[in-house]
Amino acid sequence: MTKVGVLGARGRVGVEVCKAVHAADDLELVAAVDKDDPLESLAKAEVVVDFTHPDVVMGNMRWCIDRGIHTVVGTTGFDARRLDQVRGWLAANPGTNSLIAPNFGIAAVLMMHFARQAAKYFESVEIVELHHPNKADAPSGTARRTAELVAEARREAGLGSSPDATTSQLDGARGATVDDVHVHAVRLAGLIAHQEVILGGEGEILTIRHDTMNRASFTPGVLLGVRRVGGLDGLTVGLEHLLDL
Ligand SMILES: NC(=O)C1=CN([C@@H]2O[C@H](COP(=O)(O)OP(=O)(O)OC[C@H]3O[C@@H](n4cnc5c(N)ncnc54)[C@H](OP(=O)(O)O)[C@@H]3O)[C@@H](O)[C@H]2O)C=CC1
Ligand SMILES: O=C(O)C1=N[C@H](C(=O)O)C[C@H](O)C1
Repeated sequence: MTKVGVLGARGRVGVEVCKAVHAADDLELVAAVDKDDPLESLAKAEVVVDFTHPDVVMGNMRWCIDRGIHTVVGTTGFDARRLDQVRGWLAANPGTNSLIAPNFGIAAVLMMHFARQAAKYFESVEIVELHHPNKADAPSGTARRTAELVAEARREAGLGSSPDATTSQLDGARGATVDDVHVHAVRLAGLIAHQEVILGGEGEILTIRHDTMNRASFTPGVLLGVRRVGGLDGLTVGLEHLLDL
């Protein structure tokens, strides 16, 4: 039995992760920790799952890694600087591994994969992500990662920026740019998590859309990460590395 701790255990995703760990025959939920609870109860865990908040996730990871506890992290807000910091902590604690994934939904991972595959065939691409209004960060971690993947594919194919003749605009009208890809964030009551990658070429549009219908959808990916993180090597970013894509 792998001993698992959950951080953010009373949150929207954390509740579902606790249920899934509890229901798994090969996993034991040894600690369910939320805001203001002492981290010490996580000390008996072999793997800690974090679905908290971008402002606190780095401190949580540091605490776990310094104690040799593997981490599976869904919390967003990671940029290159933060990832380098995590790599440094892992290097100082050999044998300890972390999996950080902007989206643990299998269909979301496929959506990102298909967007990367399609990117080289289209001169234009933009991303629209749509989320519930309680989300702290914009654009979403998934949209940021998708933009990076699409930009990588465009660079490899020798494509430049998407055509855009805009010379005057209201602030924000064209969204944020991530790696030269425009990303638009909608926050709306009734939504959970959704994304469209819109690719345009001569006389054709391809739209790749993903919809999250409930938060239990993240748990098969999280459990896969929990089961596999011990066999990874240092830091792994993205669930796609654990899938046979
Ligand atoms: N990678 C993925 O597949 C997914 C990632 N996410 C990301 O996961 C994160 C959490 O999302 P969600 O569950 O919707 O958010 P919630 O706000 O519902 O849950 C976060 C929980 O963490 C608690 N918390 C805050 N600070 C701490 C702390 N220092 N230690 C322990 N717990 C703490 C919060 O308490 P309080 O409310 O009192 O502040 C809350 O209960 C976000 O960054 C989100 O973007 C979400 C869905 C899927
Ligand atoms: O906050 C959320 O809800 C979600 N966050 C992740 C993100 O920022 O990409 C994953 C999913 O979109 C849900």
